Amino acid sequence: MKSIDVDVAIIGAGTAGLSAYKAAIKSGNTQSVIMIEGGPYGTTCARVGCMPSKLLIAAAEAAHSAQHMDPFGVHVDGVVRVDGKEVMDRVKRERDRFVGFVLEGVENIPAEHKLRGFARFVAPGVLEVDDHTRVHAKTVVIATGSSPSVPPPFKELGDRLVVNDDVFAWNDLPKRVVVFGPGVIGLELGQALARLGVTVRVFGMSGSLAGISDLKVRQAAKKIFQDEFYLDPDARVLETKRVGDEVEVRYIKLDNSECIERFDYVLVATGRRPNVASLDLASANIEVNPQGVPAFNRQTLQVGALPVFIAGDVNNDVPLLHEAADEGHIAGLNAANYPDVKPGKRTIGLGVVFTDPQIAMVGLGPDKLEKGKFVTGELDFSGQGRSRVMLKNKGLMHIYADIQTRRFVGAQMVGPVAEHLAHLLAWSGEQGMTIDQMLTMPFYHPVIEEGLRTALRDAAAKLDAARR
Ligand SMILES: Cc1cc2nc3c(=O)[nH]c(=O)nc-3n(C[C@H](O)[C@H](O)[C@H](O)COP(=O)(O)OP(=O)(O)OC[C@H]3O[C@@H](n4cnc5c(N)ncnc54)[C@H](O)[C@@H]3O)c2cc1C
Ligand SMILES: NC(=O)c1ccc[n+]([C@@H]2O[C@H](COP(=O)([O-])OP(=O)(O)OC[C@H]3O[C@@H](n4cnc5c(N)ncnc54)[C@H](O)[C@@H]3O)[C@@H](O)[C@H]2O)c1
Repeated sequence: MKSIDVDVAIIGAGTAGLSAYKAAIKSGNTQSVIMIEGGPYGTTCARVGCMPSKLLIAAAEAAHSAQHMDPFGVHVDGVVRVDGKEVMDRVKRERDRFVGFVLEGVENIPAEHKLRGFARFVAPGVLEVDDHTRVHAKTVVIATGSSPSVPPPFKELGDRLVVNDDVFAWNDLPKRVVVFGPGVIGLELGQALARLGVTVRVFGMSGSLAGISDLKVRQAAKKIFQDEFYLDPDARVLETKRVGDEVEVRYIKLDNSECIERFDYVLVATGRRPNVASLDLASANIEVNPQGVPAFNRQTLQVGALPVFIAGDVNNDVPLLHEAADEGHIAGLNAANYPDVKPGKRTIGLGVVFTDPQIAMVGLGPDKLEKGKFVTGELDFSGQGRSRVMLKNKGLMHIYADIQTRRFVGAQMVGPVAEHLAHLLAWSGEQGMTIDQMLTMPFYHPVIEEGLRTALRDAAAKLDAARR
C-alpha cells in the first residue's frame, strides 16, 4: 500500500470539501493538501440536488402557467401538452452543464492534490483510502455529505423505490408516484411532478410540513397545497406492497374512507442521514452522538479539541448549500492554520423551499423564541395589491420581533417571491435592524415588498402595545 504524508486531508469533494480545499490552499499556510473523493465528482447540489430539482420545478411552473391563464382572459385553445421525455431531457442537459462547471474546477486542481477512493480512519490522523493508499495527515476535514435515509420497510419495494437521485435519471415522466415525506424534497418534487401531469399522493408523518414550525403558517401552506394536489401530512397508511411492477398502497384518505391505489414508483423523501458510518471514527478516538455525528464547535467547525474539522451536510447542523460552502471555508482555513483555530463568520438562518407559492424561513421560529418575549407581525397575501394583480395572492407571512429590543429576530412565510422577501429579511437581521429601522427603508409601489411593510407595521404596532 502506498503511503503519503500531508498537512491537510479533506474527505469529500462536494461543496464543503471543495470550499475547504480552496481555503486551505489560499491560506498559504500549508505545504500539502489532499482531497479524497470516493464517488463521482460534481457535487450533490449540481448532480442530484439543488440544480436538477429547480430545473424540474421550472418545467412544472411553465406547464402550470400555461394551464391557468383563463382568469386573465388569455386562453390556450387546444391542449397544453407536457412531453415527459423532453422535460427530462432538458433537466439532464442543463444539469450536465452545471455539473460540467464543477468538473472543470476539479480538473484544474493539480493531480497531486486529488486522490480517488473512499477514506476511513485507521488511527488518529491516519486514513486508508480503499485499499491502495495510507494517508498520514496533520489535520483532517470531514466533508462527506449526506444520503437519503430510507426506512427499512420501503427497501422491500426493490426498483419501484426511488430517491431524489433516481428521479433525475428518468428518461420520461412516470404516470403515478406516491411520495413519502412532505419535507423540502418531497414537497418540491411532489408538486413539480403533479404539475407535469403525474398523479401524485404525498404522505407525511405527525403533521410536519417542509420544516415550518409556525403552526398558523404551516396550516396556510397545507391548505394551499391541498387545494392543488393530494397531500396528507399526517397520513394513515395501512399497507405498502409491491405487486408485479407496481406498488399498491392501502390508506385512509383525508375524507376518512379507505382506499387502495397503485403507483409506478414510491419516492422516499423521509430525510437524509450524514455519511459517517463508513468513516470508522472510533479508530481516531472521535466520540459521536447517537446519530454517529461527532460533537463540534459551529463557529470553528473543530471536533472537540482534535485536529479534525467537520463541514457541510455531514455535521447534520444546517444541511443547505450556502452553509456547506461557508462551513467548508472555515474548516479548511482552520485545518491549514492549525493549531491557530479561529471562529469564522456564520450567518443568520435562511431557508427557501421552491414550491409555488414558495416557503421561506429566516432567523428563529416561534419554537425557538421565548413565549411572551416576542410579537408576531402578520400579512395575509390574499389582499396584497401586487400579488392580486398577478393572481399570486395566496399565503401568509409572520415576522417575529423582540419586545425588549424591537429587533427583527425571524420570519416564516408561504407566499409569492418568498425567496426575495426572505433575503431582505435575512440581510436586515444580519445588520441587527429594529422593525422601526426596517420601516424607514424605501418601498416602491406597487410591489410585493409592500406586503412586507404591512407585516412590519403590524409588528411595530404590537411592539407598542406590548410596552404599554
Ligand atoms: C434534492 C435536493 C435538493 C436540494 N436543494 C437545495 C437547494 O435548493 N438549496 C440549498 O441550499 N440546498 C439544497 N439541497 C442541499 C444541498 O444540496 C446540500 O446541503 C449540499 O449539497 C451539501 O454539500 P456537502 O459538500 O456537504 O455534500 P456533498 O456535495 O454530498 O459532498 C460529499 C462528498 O463526499 C464524498 N464522500 C462521502 N464519503 C466519502 C468517503 N468516505 N471518502 C471519500 N469521499 C466520500 C461523496 O461522494 C460526495 O462527493 C438539496 C439537496 C437535495 C438532495
Ligand atoms: N430548497 C432547499 O433549500 C432544499 C431542497 C431540498 C432539500 N434540501 C435539504 O435537504 C434536506 C433533506 O430534505 P428531506 O426533504 O429529505 O428531509 P426533511 O427532513 O426536510 O423532511 C423529511 C420529512 O419526511 C417526514 N417523514 C419521516 N419519516 C416518514 C415516513 N416514514 N413516512 C412519511 N413521512 C415521513 C418527516 O416528518 C419530514 O416531514 C433538507 O433538510 C434541506 O436541508 C433543501
